[in-house]
Amino acid sequence: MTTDDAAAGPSRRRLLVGLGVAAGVAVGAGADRAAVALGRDPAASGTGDVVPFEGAHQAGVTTPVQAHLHLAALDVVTDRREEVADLLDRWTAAARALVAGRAVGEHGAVDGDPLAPPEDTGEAVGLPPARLTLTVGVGPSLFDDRFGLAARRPAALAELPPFAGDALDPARCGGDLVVQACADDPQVAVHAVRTLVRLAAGTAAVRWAQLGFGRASSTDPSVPTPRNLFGFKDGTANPDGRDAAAMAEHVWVGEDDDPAGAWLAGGSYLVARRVEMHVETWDRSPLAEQEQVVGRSKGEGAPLGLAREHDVLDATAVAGLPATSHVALAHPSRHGGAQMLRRGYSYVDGADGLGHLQAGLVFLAYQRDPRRAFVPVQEALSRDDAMNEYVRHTGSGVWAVLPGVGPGGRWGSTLLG
Ligand SMILES: C=CC1=C(C)c2cc3[nH]c(cc4nc(cc5[nH]c(cc1n2)c(C)c5CCC(=O)O)C(CCC(=O)O)=C4C)c(C)c3C=C
Ligand SMILES: [Fe+2]
Repeated sequence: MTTDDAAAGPSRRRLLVGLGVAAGVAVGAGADRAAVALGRDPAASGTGDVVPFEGAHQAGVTTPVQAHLHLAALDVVTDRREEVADLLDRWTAAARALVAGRAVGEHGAVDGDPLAPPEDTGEAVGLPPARLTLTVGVGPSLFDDRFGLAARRPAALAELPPFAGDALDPARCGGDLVVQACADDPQVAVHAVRTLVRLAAGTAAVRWAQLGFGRASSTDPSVPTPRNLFGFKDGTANPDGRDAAAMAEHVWVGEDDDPAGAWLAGGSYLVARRVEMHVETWDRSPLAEQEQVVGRSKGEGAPLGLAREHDVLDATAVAGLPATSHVALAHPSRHGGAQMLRRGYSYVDGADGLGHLQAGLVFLAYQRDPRRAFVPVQEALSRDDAMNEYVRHTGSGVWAVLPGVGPGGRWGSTLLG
């Protein structure tokens, strides 16, 4: 937390209550009482499922991956910078309540004025905190000429270049702001995003959103690696989210990374890609071919030619893999040692009307600099990956993930004052 945070916190919070009430959605200390009245006593469900909100870094990056995702990208609809700052104040206050399993508002879902809309939408009443994390970022588009922020855009926060084979739908790309909600209960994640979207009314509106399930990646090698919708273990070679030195090297933005982006120290960059997986075609390919495409065995998840999942895939072992296999092309030895922390989820969005499931991966990766991690890896994959026969990138975004907040701190204070 900066000294500015501490100084500005209390007055911002006073402002918050006023703004929240004006918007019909009050947030603040009263939320505790509402929660107790509604039977959502976080203590009753144990503290083990509350992920601390405060810290040098935002939660939801190295946090062990929860079971469900609701990702929402929003566009700012005001041209007043102070309204964006106020929105981030409201979101911070609401997030403190939500991750603790409390309702938002003085009176929550059912104890308010019967003639006014309830302050809390109510669908999380009675549900535990479910390890909810809310992680917020700002996109390159926020640094255009609307808010006087152009000089503060770090060079690494640039729109992603086009990649071979991209089939991007503009309606699933970009966004001035992003909210990643992850929780072990899907309804808790959905309630959290819905609440932040309500609080944004008049300031920001949802541009696109995506649900995900099934932890298609792990940030903790001590737990069994989950499988993606191709049936392969995914996340094996992720850096260990518990390894502070590795995170400092590959995930967190450093104080000296970019003078224009000094406000981002302790933050990160999130790249999201919505990747269709053509599971019907995949399911018709022989096991050996699937393994050649990935470069790992399907059962154990070991690199081809090695025996165990966590056997070290160094540059020598990479040389023994099919040159067009996914892991050979993505391996850090081919990209100057650059790594990213993948934290993706599977999705199934119904059917395409032609007899196919609309299934895929919400690829999410956190990194210190996308120009050294995601971009070169995706350039190599988009050109040569044997997996391209089975996947199609339809959505995309990149955001600077704000630094964490301390007691009384608020999201975005280092950027927006
Ligand atoms: C540009 C980055 C990447 C995209 C996009 C991507 C999509 C994607 N990946 C899988 C499945 C697997 N990926 C695996 C490893 C892996 N993938 C990337 C990067 C991207 N993947 C990296 C950096 C790595 C690690 C490479 C290494 O160091 O060995 C694996 C193997 C298991 C593992 O290590 O996680 C699988 C399986 C799919 C299905 C997909 C798009 C739909
Ligand atoms: Fe991958």
